[in-house]
Amino acid sequence: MVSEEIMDLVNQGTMLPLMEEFYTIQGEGYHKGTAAYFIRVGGCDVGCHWCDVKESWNAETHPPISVDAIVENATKHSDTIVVTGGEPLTWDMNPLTQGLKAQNLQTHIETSGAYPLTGTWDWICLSPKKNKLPVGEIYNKAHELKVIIYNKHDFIFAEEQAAKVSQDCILYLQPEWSVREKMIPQIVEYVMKNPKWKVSLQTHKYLNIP
Ligand SMILES: C[S@@+](CC[C@H](N)C(=O)[O-])C[C@H]1O[C@@H](n2cnc3c(N)ncnc32)[C@H](O)[C@@H]1O
Ligand SMILES: Nc1nc2[nH]cc(C(=O)O)c2c(=O)[nH]1
Ligand code: SF4
Ligand SMILES: [Mg+2]
Repeated sequence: MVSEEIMDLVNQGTMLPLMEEFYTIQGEGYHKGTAAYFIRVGGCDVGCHWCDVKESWNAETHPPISVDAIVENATKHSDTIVVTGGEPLTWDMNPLTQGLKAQNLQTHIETSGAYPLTGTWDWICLSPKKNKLPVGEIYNKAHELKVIIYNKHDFIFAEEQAAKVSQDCILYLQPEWSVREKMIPQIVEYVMKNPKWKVSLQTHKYLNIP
């Protein structure tokens, strides 16, 4: 049980339920191939049935840690910090990104956009989910849109979401991992017919790194 005092700090974003932190290579999207330090924050109620980090969902299983400690760790490893989860926008991301920016670090976020955008971000990867659509200004702010393709209908969903982002937003289709063999040929064909889209793969899984 976490005390009420600590819950208040979590609600202010000065403590966060940290699941894990690791230095790796960004596997997905525009920055794939770039070394980055990942901060995985617990807590998500979006409920994607194919989510590859379901252990992140229950915030209560991830003890709250002060953002000062998270920032101090991050500075030791990389200039590029990717904040992911869970759904990081479950929490107020302003204290964390203020701390990271004060250390001159590049702040990237991986988000479904299901909750209001908080924090100061150099790069926003928006990966919208049908069961809890993005809210508010994030469509205009996203640098990349990364739609997960699990079945044929997801191409229609991808186009609906692409209609909502800015002109310069880079568009990616990423196969859902468990059905990649079935969906990759369809994604390849779709991207060749609709070249505004690019393919994104979870390259870290092929490299056997976190
Ligand atoms: C685990 S999520 C955490 C961040 C945030 N909740 C979100 O969904 O964007 C990180 C990224 O992995 C993607 N992802 C999750 N499970 C996946 C799977 N089984 N196959 C492919 N991509 C997946 C998500 O769409 C998202 O882009
Ligand atoms: N290497 C690596 N790249 C990633 N890009 C997005 C990830 C995520 O889970 O948010 C992820 C991840 O878990 N590992
Ligand atoms: S929104 Fe992200 S963390 Fe949450 S269930 Fe979906 S893929 Fe997993
Ligand atoms: Mg991942």
